[in-house]
Amino acid sequence: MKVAFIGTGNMGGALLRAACRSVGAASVVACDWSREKAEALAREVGCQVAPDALTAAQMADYIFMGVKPHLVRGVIAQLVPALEGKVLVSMAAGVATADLSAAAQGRCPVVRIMPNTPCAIGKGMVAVCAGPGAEEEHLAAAERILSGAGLVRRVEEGHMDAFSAISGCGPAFAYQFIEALADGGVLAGLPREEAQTYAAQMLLGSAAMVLETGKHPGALKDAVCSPGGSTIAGVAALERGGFRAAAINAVEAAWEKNASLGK
Ligand SMILES: NC(=O)C1=CN([C@@H]2O[C@H](COP(=O)(O)OP(=O)(O)OC[C@H]3O[C@@H](n4cnc5c(N)ncnc54)[C@H](OP(=O)(O)O)[C@@H]3O)[C@@H](O)[C@H]2O)C=CC1
Ligand SMILES: O=C(O)[C@@H]1CCC=N1
Repeated sequence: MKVAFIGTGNMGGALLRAACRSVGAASVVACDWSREKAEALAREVGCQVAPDALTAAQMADYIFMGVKPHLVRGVIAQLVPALEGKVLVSMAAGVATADLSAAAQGRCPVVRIMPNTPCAIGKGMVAVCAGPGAEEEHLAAAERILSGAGLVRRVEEGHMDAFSAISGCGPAFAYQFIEALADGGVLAGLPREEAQTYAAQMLLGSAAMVLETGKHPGALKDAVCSPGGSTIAGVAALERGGFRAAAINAVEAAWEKNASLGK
């Protein structure tokens, strides 16, 4: 099975790295508008490079679209002569499978996914949803290609924009939190790099506790807060700063924006 990535920027490049781990670099083709970008990636991972999108599509069985949402339909339209017998996989935020399929003139099954940048190191989260023509075998093959990316879940299309807000956009929110915690550490006299490591490892461990214990985050939070102690002082400060409202608002804003990106 050959897999092509058309658009190997931040997200397409991250998923291409993951696919090289899952199916082997010899089965992977990179294609980008800026050829140097695809060639640099190919030198790093050992995959092939296609000179243009149509050639990439002709070379592959599974065609992953990594271009921006406002471009994806136009690029798919250029691939129509090569789509018979292939499967199209789009990572474009907010673009519905019906629109992707229409751009492909119904020539092939369509799968929509939503990855995140931690997929580059195998610690990502990916949603997969079936579009027109996609059968179980196509979804299973897409999941096999994505298995080197991290946790893969099937999500119904009506939930894709909300999923994207938490998981696709969320890494940026998490990095903001890590950066802010490190700023606090620097304020308290820690070297920047040390403070950043402490913050990132703390977040990694806390996330693993949620996933591995299955406990409610509120209960895990309570277990850190000693009565009259330092943690509850910090928790109260976060509440005074509107921390939880800010997080909810961030997801809501990203959800609404995702829905509009595909229009
Ligand atoms: N970034 C993220 O965290 C996530 C992004 N996504 C989705 O991934 C997609 C890509 O986003 P992102 O990686 O951030 O964007 P980038 O701009 O980093 O990457 C897009 C790449 O596609 C290239 N490109 C544009 N047109 C073509 C074409 N016709 N043929 C080949 N290559 C082309 C661009 O080249 P050039 O720069 O020269 O124009 C660029 O290198 C979007 O649809 C986005 O919604 C989904 C989840 C998370
Ligand atoms: O910011 C964006 O539009 C994309 C969608 C999900 C993550 N990044």
